[in-house]
Amino acid sequence: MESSNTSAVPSNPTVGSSNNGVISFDGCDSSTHHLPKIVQGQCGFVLEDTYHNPLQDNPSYSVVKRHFVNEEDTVAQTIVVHEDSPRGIHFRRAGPQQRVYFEADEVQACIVTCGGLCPGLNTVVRELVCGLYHMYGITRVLGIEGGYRGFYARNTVSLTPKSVNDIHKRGGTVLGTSRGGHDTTKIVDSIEDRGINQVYIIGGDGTQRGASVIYEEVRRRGLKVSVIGIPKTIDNDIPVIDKSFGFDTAVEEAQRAIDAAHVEAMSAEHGVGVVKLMGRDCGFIALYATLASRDVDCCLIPESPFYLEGPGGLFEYMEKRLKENGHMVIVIAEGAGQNLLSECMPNTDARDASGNKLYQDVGLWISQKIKDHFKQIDWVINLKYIDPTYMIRAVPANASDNVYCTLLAHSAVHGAMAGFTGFTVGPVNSRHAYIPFQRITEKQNKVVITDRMWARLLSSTNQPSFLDPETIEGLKKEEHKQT
Ligand SMILES: Nc1ncnc2c1ncn2[C@@H]1O[C@H](COP(=O)(O)OP(=O)(O)O)[C@@H](O)[C@H]1O
Ligand SMILES: O=P(O)(O)OC[C@H]1O[C@](O)(COP(=O)(O)O)[C@@H](O)[C@@H]1O
Ligand SMILES: [Mg+2]
Repeated sequence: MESSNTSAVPSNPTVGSSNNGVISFDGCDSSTHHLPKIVQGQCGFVLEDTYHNPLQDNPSYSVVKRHFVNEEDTVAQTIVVHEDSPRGIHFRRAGPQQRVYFEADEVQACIVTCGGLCPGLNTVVRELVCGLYHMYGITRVLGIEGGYRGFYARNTVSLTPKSVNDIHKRGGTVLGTSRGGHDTTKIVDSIEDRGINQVYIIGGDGTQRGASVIYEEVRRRGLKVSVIGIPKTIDNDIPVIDKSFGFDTAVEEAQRAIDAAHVEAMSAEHGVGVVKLMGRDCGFIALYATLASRDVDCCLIPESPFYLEGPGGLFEYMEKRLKENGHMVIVIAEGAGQNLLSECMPNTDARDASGNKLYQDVGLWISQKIKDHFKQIDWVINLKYIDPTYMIRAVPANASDNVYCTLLAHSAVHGAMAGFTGFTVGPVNSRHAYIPFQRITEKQNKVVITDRMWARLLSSTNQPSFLDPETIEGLKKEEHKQT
């Protein structure tokens, strides 16, 4: 790739723009691909890929059939399309690029972890350090401690392949994490003062919004710094990517709690097991853990409203189920039924340091409601409430998440080395891609209850949908409009 511009700065790799001269996005056609390859992103940034990629001389990679991804390869966001529909949004394919922007000895990288814990954080840190070192010979990597505020309020730690060797076996993050404390000016001052030119930011939706603001400030100051987001979300609320690391581990751990609830419920007369799982605004963990377990009789998630009393309500279903089976298990996501809770509890509008709304404990609330109801109708029930949420978050990643973390970290390193910036890396339809921040931050991923997956769940638990036909029609129309 050539550049006509000598004052090179990293480019945004994947923005939906017709002026990048290489690939088309957002349905633009690709008729300009034969133009001179001056890579001009939407933001007017120019990539100058100055050096040859050392990966081609790396003995470990000598067997690889194709050393580099084709610069014109894209990953489609929507893969099932009607023949007449537009081409849709495409992202730049992640992977090693033929030419790189940085030479090894000029790189000063840093890594920060922000937001809530998630299994796999340490693996991503490890693989970033080892990937930078082993693939590109980069030895200067700093760990920023304690989340975003660590950029200006804490000392840094030096990370080497040796120091991170075993960390993937531990839960949590060796760097520490925090909520709040995002002071953009101080963060970018710190990046500038320390001579950092690659910033790897691991975190959830809030973190990616923070990363996007840092990227804007870096651009405004004209710094030659790559800002890369690595998506972390235990509850899978980040859009576009297939799923986040840690999600599989969380589902696996959630099943252990469901197993315990099932054993308790089965062993008692009219035993009821209630398990609360994470999922502030989306119920993916609850959905997948329920589907995987098959011991769950009812799964309640934020996306699907429910009610307790009257025909078609939860209590009616519970009575029927307890009569039939003698026991039952209910899984509830933390954000489910918050409308019902706010009816009977004062709405405090409490928020955490990052501005996320703090919800009341729906597990405790629903357990009490169930007990009250059965007392009223003179049924003896034995209810056990299990809240495994922090236990699920604190475990190390399982095998498949560990491998996934490695791919994510390596894709991030390849993108940064190529001089790309302002993107989050992640799998889109099973292919790793570079996704501009704004695509990740513009909306939240939710369980679509008009999709077949939710129907599968309803059919496996046999629970009521709690929806009347009119609401279902309305939801379908809404969904149709959005696609
Ligand atoms: N809109 C935003 N702009 C800048 N920083 C943000 C924004 N939202 C969140 N952050 C910062 O991102 C970090 C993590 O956010 P948080 O919501 O707690 O976790 P997560 O990234 O896991 O969703 C916090 O330090 C927070 O201050
Ligand atoms: O008590 P904390 O650490 O604020 O975390 C609680 C929250 O963290 C989460 O596990 C995940 O949130 P994030 O991934 O957005 O950080 C939520 O499900 C939960 O409400
Ligand atoms: Mg979040």
